[in-house]
Amino acid sequence: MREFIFKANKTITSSDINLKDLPGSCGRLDLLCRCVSDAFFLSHDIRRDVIFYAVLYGQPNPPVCIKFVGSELKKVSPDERNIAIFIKKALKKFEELDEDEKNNWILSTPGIYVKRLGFRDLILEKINEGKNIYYLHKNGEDVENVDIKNPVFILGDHIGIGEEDEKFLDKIKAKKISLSPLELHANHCITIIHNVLDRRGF
Ligand SMILES: C[S@@+](CC[C@H](N)C(=O)[O-])C[C@H]1O[C@@H](n2cnc3c(N)ncnc32)[C@H](O)[C@@H]1O
Repeated sequence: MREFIFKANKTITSSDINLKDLPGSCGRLDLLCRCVSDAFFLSHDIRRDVIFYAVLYGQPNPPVCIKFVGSELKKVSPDERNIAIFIKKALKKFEELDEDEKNNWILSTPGIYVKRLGFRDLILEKINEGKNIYYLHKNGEDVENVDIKNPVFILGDHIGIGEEDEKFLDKIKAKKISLSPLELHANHCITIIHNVLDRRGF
């Protein structure tokens, strides 16, 4: 299983999504949609062994965590607009829940769940499940030299993950790994990680 946690610092947390303006009024929702696309979609197939979490910290109601489960996804297609429609549905579902219900994973559409869950709490849950945490960062150790087992990969958006969450990842001894000497887009990092693991027969 390959798991990803993406911190979306500014992405909107209401269903008031303007599908014609994903980057602006939706707080870089375009970037999140590209990450989902690159996490799951092959040419004419889908990666069933992937779970992708997006933790949204934009206004008006943060944090909201959306979970995408590859083995359950149906009717989602790789284009940004289509993925944004599914995210809009998940946020709409979330708005309709009472506060107690929000603390459980609630199914929105096949393979897409939503819950009130912050970035650090999600990572702690993953550690409790026995996962290893790998923080993707330009200044980490070259991925070619890193043994990867039972992974959860952490990624930031255009802003990164922020100083406090970097300190948290240091504290829990997340392994920092680099994919390139250059600063890459988060969705490109996902593609590279898939390629590294595919070539290792992971
Ligand atoms: C556009 S970058 C973020 C840039 C942001 N200004 C910062 O300082 O973190 C988006 C995310 O991609 C990942 N990333 C970017 N370049 C990388 C690299 N060379 N190796 C590994 N991960 C990288 C990091 O997780 C980063 O938070």
